[in-house]
Amino acid sequence: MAEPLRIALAGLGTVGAGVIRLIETNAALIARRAGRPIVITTISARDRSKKRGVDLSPYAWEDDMIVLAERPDVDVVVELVGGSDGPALACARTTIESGKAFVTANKAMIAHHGLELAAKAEAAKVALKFEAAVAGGIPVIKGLREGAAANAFERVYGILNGTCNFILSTMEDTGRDFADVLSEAQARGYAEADPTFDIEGTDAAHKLSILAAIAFGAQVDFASVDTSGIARLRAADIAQADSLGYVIRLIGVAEPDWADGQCRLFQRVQPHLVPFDHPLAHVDGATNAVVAEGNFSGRLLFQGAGAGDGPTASAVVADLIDIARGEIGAPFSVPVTELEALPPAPSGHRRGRAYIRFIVADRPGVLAEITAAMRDAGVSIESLIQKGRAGQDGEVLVAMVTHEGPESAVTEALRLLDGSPSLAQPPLVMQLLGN
Ligand SMILES: NC(=O)C1=CN([C@@H]2O[C@H](COP(=O)(O)OP(=O)(O)OC[C@H]3O[C@@H](n4cnc5c(N)ncnc54)[C@H](O)[C@@H]3O)[C@@H](O)[C@H]2O)C=CC1
Ligand SMILES: N[C@@H](CC=O)C(=O)O
Ligand code: NA
Repeated sequence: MAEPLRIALAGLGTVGAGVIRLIETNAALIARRAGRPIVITTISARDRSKKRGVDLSPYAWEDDMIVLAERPDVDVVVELVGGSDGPALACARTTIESGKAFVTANKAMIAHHGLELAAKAEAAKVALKFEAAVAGGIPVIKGLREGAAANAFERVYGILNGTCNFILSTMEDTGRDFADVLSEAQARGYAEADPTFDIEGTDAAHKLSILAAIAFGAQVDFASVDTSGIARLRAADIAQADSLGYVIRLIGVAEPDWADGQCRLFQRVQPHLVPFDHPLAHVDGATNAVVAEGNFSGRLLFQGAGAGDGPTASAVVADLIDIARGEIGAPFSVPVTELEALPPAPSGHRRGRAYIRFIVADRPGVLAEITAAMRDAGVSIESLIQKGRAGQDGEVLVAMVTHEGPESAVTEALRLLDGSPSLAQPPLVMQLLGN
């Protein structure tokens, strides 16, 4: 059998420990499939003495992950530290500049610096791989780059954050409160080191921008993802959605927009109302699901565990197997110089149905004020619910679902209501996911 592929591992947290376990457990089958053994030689983390549930004694230790990246007895560096900049980025640059392959699960870094790193990797003719960075264990990057590579994609969308999906589906099933379920997601190893990245939608936006680049041959444009998270959702929204026949899921959507004869890229992460009969409505827990609509394949659905040690390790090691087989390829499917710089598409001329929730003062005339703004802006209301008190200072929750119409009309209605003393807080808008 050929020479082993020698791995250095930086970061020994949830995913790093998972990678060690996987490589140890499946060593023989990995060697058969890769054509040569994949062996970890060197490791690095912040705290050498921390208990991680894996035996670290077989591996050489480096305190500094830059020194790790420069070691001559290493073929591939696997970065599982996290953070868009700082040591992870320095490690990536050093690894590639040293002529070694680089594998990472770090979507924040790829969303911010993926183009620079890919350009460096292409120039150095080394592999840069990040399957674990998007939708954890689901081979969605491979799916788009390889299995569905013959298609022009019309849209990609899906559930890209396991923590949010775990929170939403658990709240829906058990009625437990947000903070309690978030703590459980953290304890299970799903959440980012800073969980605001999860609940504010940033993590899903990182992943969406990477996915969009691969699907549409565009430069990664994280800054243009219109992002909102789940922090403002209340249990009452979940109950209202349920009574209307929907569940709430944080969905990322990316599609080319040809509105004015020019191609722009629309990218949005937002909680959506998903009808009970849509496949994404049945995606629970930390599961992720990505729908890719190819012009010849039709609708493809990739579903599986989006977070956690085992599934994420599975994606990391799949990248290592590719490298052991000698596959380099362009990290974003086409060379960086050929990725298009697509301008961001505004949401204004999009059409759809929306759920709009107001928390209003409990006094006469408020409902009339809201419906007048809707009328004046041309928003047609399909259903309106004012159900009980929100439980805080005499405030009431008013929720409505609109008929299909331009999103710009909803924006205009909310502008008309902006600053109204009747509104106890800014309205919450969620799109309804079409079939
Ligand atoms: N946890 C999950 O389910 C998933 C995580 N990811 C990504 O994988 C990466 C790692 O995530 P987790 O394992 O969850 O994080 P973690 O917080 O459990 O582990 C991070 C590790 O990095 C080490 N570290 C931190 N600073 C360091 C430094 N300067 N030098 C060397 N080591 C350092 C820590 O000691 C720790 O061992 C992140 O980029 C995350 O976004 C991706 C997909 C799923
Ligand atoms: N924090 C992320 C981990 C995987 O990418 C998530 O919850 O999805
Ligand atoms: Na993946």
